[in-house]
Amino acid sequence: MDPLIQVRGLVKRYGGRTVVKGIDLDIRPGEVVALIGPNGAGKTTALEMILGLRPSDGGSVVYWCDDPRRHLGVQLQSTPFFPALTAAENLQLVASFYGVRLHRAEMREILERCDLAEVEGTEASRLSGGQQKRLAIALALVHRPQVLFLDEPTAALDPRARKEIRDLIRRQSRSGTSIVFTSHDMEEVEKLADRVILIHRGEVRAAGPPESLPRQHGVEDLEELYLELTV
Ligand SMILES: Nc1ncnc2c1ncn2[C@@H]1O[C@H](COP(=O)(O)OP(=O)(O)OP(=O)(O)O)[C@@H](O)[C@H]1O
Repeated sequence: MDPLIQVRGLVKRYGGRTVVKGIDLDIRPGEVVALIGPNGAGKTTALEMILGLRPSDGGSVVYWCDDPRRHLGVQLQSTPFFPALTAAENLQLVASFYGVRLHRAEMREILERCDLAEVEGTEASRLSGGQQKRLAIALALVHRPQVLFLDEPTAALDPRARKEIRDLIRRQSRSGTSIVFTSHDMEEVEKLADRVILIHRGEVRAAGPPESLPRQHGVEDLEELYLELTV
């Protein structure tokens, strides 16, 4: 199957320092891809260049369609919502930014998929950390994107909240959306990802399915692989 997004030779420099050093990667229809690597490896920078949110200093990103922004959903690490508006109002407002009219039934469906139906009338600032993350993901879904980017969607959440986000990612993936996420939790990556891309010091050091990638490198599991390749 042809990739939806083809990244070739992506480069980013800050001052004299090259932080992304010629990354190649493909995002294929329906797959869940995990970007892993140490703090400062260049994951967020690479994601933001792929999304057109940061200019690159080299390389190319080719999308499957002419107007990718209409088909990409994005949850970055910062909080994207309006704290004084309710969950439902946030959804309506963000939908209007995309020029989408969100009918009541569609809104209920997104809220239910994100396990937020019970708090639709609650102000965003009063939601729990896990609910806020799910709202951030819900906001990334209002225009029914074909590819969803999630930057550390489960960071700083308790085990139940993390599980709820993982379930949401699985549900979304089953509905056919390609998902790219970053995570520092190797167990989570093993559970969720069809393919893992390990980035270290701005370069792809390993890429493949989490079941077979460790064996290819002669180690037991993803955590060992990570420790071995990020020295
Ligand atoms: N605006 C900027 N100006 C200068 N350097 C930057 C800027 N943004 C990022 N960097 C540097 O680029 C490198 C890659 O950062 P990036 O945020 O992409 O890493 P990351 O892999 O996403 O890390 P983390 O897992 O901690 O989120 C880091 O060394 C960071 O300090």
